Amino acid sequence: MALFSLPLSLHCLRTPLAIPAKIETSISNPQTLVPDQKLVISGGLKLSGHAQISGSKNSALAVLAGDIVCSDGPSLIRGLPDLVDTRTMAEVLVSLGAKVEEMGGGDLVVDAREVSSVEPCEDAIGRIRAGIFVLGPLVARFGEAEVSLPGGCRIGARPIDLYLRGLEALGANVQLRDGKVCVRAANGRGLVGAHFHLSFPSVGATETLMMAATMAEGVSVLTNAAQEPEVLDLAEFLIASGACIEGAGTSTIVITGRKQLHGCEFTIIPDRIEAGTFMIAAAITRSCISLSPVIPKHLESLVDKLAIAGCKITLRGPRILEVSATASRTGGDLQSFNLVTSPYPGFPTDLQPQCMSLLATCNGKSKIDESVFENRMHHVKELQKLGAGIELNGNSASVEGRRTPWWMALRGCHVEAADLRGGAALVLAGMAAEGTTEVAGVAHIDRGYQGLETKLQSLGANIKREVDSMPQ
Ligand SMILES: CC(=O)N[C@H]1[C@@H](OP(=O)(O)OP(=O)(O)OC[C@H]2O[C@@H](n3ccc(=O)[nH]c3=O)[C@H](O)[C@@H]2O)O[C@H](CO)[C@@H](O)[C@@H]1O
Ligand SMILES: C=C(OP(=O)(O)O)C(=O)O
Repeated sequence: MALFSLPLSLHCLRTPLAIPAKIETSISNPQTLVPDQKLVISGGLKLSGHAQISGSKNSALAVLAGDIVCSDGPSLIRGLPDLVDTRTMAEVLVSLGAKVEEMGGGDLVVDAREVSSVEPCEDAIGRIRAGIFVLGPLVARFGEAEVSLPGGCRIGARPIDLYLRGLEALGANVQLRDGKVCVRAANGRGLVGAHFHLSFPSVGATETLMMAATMAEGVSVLTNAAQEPEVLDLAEFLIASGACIEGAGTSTIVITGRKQLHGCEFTIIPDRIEAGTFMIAAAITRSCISLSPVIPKHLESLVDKLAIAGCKITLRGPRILEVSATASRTGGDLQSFNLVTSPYPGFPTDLQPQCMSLLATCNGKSKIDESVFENRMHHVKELQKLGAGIELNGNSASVEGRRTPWWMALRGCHVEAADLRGGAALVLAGMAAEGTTEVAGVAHIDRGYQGLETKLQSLGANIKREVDSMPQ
């Protein structure tokens, strides 16, 4: 059992700045944190067997932040994925004064009773997007917070204006000082319930404001809220901790503030994006695999697309899916499909790059439109190096599938992951490429996939991790 501990060495210079309409957040490079590594894949092998899906990264990060409001007793969080990002979030909590103890098997005890600081470790916040999620629960519990700008994938400007406008609606003063967001309840006591309409259903802003409102005086209503399963999971954790929240998982969330929240026992939902990545792995290698645990409803938009391609997806138990791409329903090889990413229940942006790899091996032309993030196409030039027929026009990619056997659709070479899901897309492409593919920048992949290469090896893939002696 390891106890996370971190020294606190933070201070905030008190130089008030006006808040720009959209504060763009600084984005860190996780590669600076671990030695450079690459994944080396020999393509062309079919997969078989069963993939074990870990707990959801995005849900785990939000729930860990949500622990901050639990001032009355510890929580036992079960099913946490062991990821660089979840460990970083634990560092953030420890930097605030929380006790975090690993119990093994993905169970973590978080005791936030002694949280006393409102300034989390700047370095840790700068490594993950979810670092900024602590803003809401800190202001809820202490009436103030000073948080530096977060990291995360470089997939767009990723401003936090909705977080800040929402907190202002709940009665907070917001200032930017020395690169930190400084938020203070204006009445000197605590936040006050209010109505806030999100101009876009941002996941992080919805989660931050929902956490903030759990201890605000009176009733808060969030409209045009994000409906992602991770928002609902966070709400269920908060409800188990004593919060009063209705409507999470729909576009209107009503929160009635409570004076104090307590610890609880809670299990994180399975990671729908990891599950989706394995489903696409089965499709791109024209294989049949099963996976569990999954919540089938969370995967509906991907299931619809894979069915159009010709895959057969079968529920083998309440939480077990089988994906078969061996004999397509159309009788021939997999067919192309178009996709547009959009907020849940639309097609998830976090599966767009992996689908692009698949489409590069399917019959026919397809079009992929990325509508959630303005800069999430870094994988295109790497897929082009592998021989994929992709033409990029802004956030729209036209993919010309290769009319060859799937294992010859791409040619192995050295490629570089620029972000988490783009990295996963390159690994998938490598499994469908002739020869050897080296994917550098594995630190990006480690942020969000627990043991990706070990899980793929157990399905029969030829993939190994090596030190990258020639980092880019
Ligand atoms: C840790 C975590 O949960 N990450 C997920 C979360 O990111 P994250 O919470 O950052 O994503 P958002 O839903 O907030 O972002 C979606 C869009 O809204 C914009 N926006 C967001 C906030 C804001 O204040 N102003 C604004 O303009 C963003 O720039 C982006 O274009 O949801 C994304 C969309 O499903 C996923 O890809 C990420 O995996
Ligand atoms: C974009 C992602 O993560 P983050 O928001 O943590 O950068 C992701 O999980 O694909």
